[in-house]
Amino acid sequence: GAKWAYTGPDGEHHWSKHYPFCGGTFQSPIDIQTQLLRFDPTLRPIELQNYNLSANEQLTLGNNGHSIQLSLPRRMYLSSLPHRYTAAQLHFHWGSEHLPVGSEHTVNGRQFAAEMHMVLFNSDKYPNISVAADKSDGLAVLGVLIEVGEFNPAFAQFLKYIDGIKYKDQRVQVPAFNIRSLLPVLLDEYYRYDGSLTTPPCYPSVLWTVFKNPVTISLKQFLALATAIYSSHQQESAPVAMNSNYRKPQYTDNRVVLCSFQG
Ligand SMILES: NS(=O)(=O)c1cc(-c2ccccc2)cc(-c2ccccc2)c1
Ligand SMILES: [Zn+2]
Repeated sequence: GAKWAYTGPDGEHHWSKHYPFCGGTFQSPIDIQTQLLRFDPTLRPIELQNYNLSANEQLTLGNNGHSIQLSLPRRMYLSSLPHRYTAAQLHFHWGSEHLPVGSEHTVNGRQFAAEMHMVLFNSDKYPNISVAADKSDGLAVLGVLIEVGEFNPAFAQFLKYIDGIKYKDQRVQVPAFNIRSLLPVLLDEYYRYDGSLTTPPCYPSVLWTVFKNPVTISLKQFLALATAIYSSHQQESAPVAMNSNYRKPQYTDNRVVLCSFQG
């Protein structure tokens, strides 16, 4: 598709020229206003199956020019939603070295340092993620807010290979690990709403789950994301650092954000 960016002439205010859904409804991310949340007692704890991967399995860690992403095996899936959602990939959005705020979802206007998205597709109804991507019940994304604080040994499991994917379209194989360790401790406290991909083509096809509790990574780990990755190809003369790869909050309109917890 047409090229897009987070700033400049191809920035988010221009996405809808080539990607009409980006100018449509049910867009993500949003600002989660805790005073307007509606508690929904039917929202069960998130249950991931087969996430404890063994080290002799390998995952592909890649730079797609807009984010870094880790492939996930198809035997990993969510079992606590109305349909089975099978894992596809996880990727990140972050700020910059000089502005360490880069989450997509905000809470009461607060932007976090970064955000991780685990992308899954409805494998009960669709054969693969490409077919599912533009269907209203096609995708589920788990969002994890990230703060700078304690060193995160789970993030270290893939960040230690980040120098192999400095440039666009570079990929490395990394030993698999327990993907559960990337998620917050409590999987029963989350926000839930209907939204979209936060990047073009912005399909309004995502059942969003954003965990209430952030995880932490150290400043050094944050800087690895914010300073070591480029959105340009290695052979390009002017390297373009990849940072602030987040979309700003969109209109909530008359969507209600549900929450799985009270108080
Ligand atoms: N931010 S997101 O979770 O809404 C998201 C989902 C998917 C996605 C991927 C496959 C199928 C379906 C959806 C891809 C991206 C993406 C991020 C950076 C660059 C390009 C694409 C982002
Ligand atoms: Zn994302």
